[in-house]
Amino acid sequence: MSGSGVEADAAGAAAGPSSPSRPPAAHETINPLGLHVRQLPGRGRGVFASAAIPAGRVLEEAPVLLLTKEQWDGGRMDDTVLGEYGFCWSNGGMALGLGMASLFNHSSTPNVNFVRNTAANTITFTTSRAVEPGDELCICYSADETKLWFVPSQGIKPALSDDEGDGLKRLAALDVDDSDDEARAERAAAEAKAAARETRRTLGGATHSAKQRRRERFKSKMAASPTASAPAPGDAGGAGASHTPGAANGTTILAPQPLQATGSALPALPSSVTGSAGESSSSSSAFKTKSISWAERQRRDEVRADLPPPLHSVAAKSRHEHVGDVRLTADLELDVPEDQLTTPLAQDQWDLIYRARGPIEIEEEAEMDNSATIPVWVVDVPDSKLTRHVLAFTKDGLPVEERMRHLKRVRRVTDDSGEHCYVALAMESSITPAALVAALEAFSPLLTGLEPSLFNVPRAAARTSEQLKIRNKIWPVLFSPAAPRPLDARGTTLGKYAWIRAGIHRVLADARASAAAGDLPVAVYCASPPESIWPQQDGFIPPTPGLRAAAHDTRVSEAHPLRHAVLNCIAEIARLRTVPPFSEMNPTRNGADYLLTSLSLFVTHEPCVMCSMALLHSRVREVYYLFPRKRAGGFEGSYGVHSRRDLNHRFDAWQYCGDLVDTGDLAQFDVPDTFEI
Ligand SMILES: C[S@@+](CC[C@H](N)C(=O)[O-])C[C@H]1O[C@@H](n2cnc3c(N)ncnc32)[C@H](O)[C@@H]1O
Repeated sequence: MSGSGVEADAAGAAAGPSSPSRPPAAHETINPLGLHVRQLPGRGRGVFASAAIPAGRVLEEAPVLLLTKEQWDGGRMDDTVLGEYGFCWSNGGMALGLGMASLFNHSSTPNVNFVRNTAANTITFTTSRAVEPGDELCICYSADETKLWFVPSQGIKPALSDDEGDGLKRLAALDVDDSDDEARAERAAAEAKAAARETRRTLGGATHSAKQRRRERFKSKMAASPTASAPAPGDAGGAGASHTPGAANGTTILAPQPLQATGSALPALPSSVTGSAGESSSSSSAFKTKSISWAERQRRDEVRADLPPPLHSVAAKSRHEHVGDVRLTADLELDVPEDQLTTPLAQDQWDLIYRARGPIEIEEEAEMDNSATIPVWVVDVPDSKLTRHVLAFTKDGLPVEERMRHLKRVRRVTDDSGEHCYVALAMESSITPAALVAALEAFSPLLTGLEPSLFNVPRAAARTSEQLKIRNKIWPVLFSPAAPRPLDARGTTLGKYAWIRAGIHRVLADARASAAAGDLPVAVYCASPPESIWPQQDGFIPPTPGLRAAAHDTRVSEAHPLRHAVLNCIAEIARLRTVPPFSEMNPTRNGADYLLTSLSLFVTHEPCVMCSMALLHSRVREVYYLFPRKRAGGFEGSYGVHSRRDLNHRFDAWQYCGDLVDTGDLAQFDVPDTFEI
């Protein structure tokens, strides 16, 4: 049978590019349904119909050769040509299809379905629609073509002759030219072989095995990459990060490149020379992230089926079209009895979550210390009638001093020598005493002769009445009471904690699936908290009921440096808000209808600064994460994006410190520090 295939190859090659798919000679028909193997440029061999075939016809019940996962991985099959032919099988094993099974090419609009029968160890191929004579029979390797390891080419249907529709008659007629075809085929094959030899010679490697050729291509591609030899740490998210080593799963990430660049390092080899192995020259596709086999891709696709579709995948797009039929990710399940949902968490459980503090809070903590003071220039105003002139000077004669906003300007003290009126003018660091004296004189001759002196005043306003008493004794300050914001879970109910715990377990499960599908183990879940645990305090904006989305990091599978899990999730929420029922819900309040308004977000790893900013911009309500990212995290790292005074939204970010059940070794979620999450 392989003889038929080879013979057909040569004939196909002879036809040349102008006639890429010469209709087959009758003797090429190798099974009762008139299927035959032909060769197309850029696709290798493919299976073609010689006659019309109705939909639902079983084309082949192909037996398979099974290899266990250990045999496949241990034998490094992915590094061989077999890597392009394996079918994913049960228990992580792989199957090599016999007969035509391995020769069906890929199409995103396949005309053949295949079903694996793991009991009988066969694969059944069935036409999914009616097929005409001369049509190529294709299966779909993956709905998301960005996950293919080659750039799919368009199938070409050969021009049909007058007796179109009568495949056998046409084949009989064409058979007349067959000997010419074969002669041409031999010549073309010889020329092509010579071209291939020359190509390999100029590349400096007279290698003959498909495996070696593939490695050479990969090496030369990496050598051509500007960042290949010196990857910039932490650059994975950058546009120039075309190669970042050390991904958790060892996958090399390539930034997307234009299609035209595909294989440009090598002159194109005629397909008749490269044969099926040579066809893997398409595996130098800019979109290929690693020499991952078809089989491995299939395995990952199967895992991925449980994950939310990548943002730009075909699945995501098709979901987008079914606007009236929006599919939501599963809700979280709480393992707390209904009547205990509002029970406060016991004190010995307060440390189950821990609030990430940004620079503001760290500063506020310092402000709690009553002995914290700052030095300011003050003047002792000898005549009370002058006080209003000095105050006018502080208002109009000096720049605004942000760091003194918490101070009252005047301090009156009565002591043995009578009443003194001190006025605070400026921070010590802002102006020299000589300049201050000159400015006072210039402002008004009445202020000539006032002598500034340094005074240590409280550093911040009073938050409590006790603080106010103590600080006022030093210098009068403003009173700006603030509800103490706990650093731990005090005030949290059993229901809310159960929800947080379920959210963290959910993202861990999704992250595991993401890793198994070849992506980074990073996942996000975003939802409105259940009504039973809505906070009671004023100012709470009721969530959009039922709105929820999940996403995982897809920068590997989508070969896109910006497909971080958080960004993917924000995009999915944005999409959901545009489709019913969410598009028909009222804006939340006061027009505050930002994307994540009132929503909580769970994420496995502390997000990077970019994602933290995106969350801030989206007005997320709160974020829970498990793994802090001290170096590059947007919260606990030095940025404190979630709680800055200079940004226009603040949200709480909590690290989950509670128990983990059935999550396995946490090392599986390790992501090297060089990655921004
Ligand atoms: C299972 S094999 C299919 C048979 C293969 N064409 C052959 O000659 O042996 C998978 C390989 O076929 C090629 N292939 C399949 N579908 C293709 C398509 N639509 N466009 C280009 N190449 C394709 C790729 O090189 C891929 O690695």
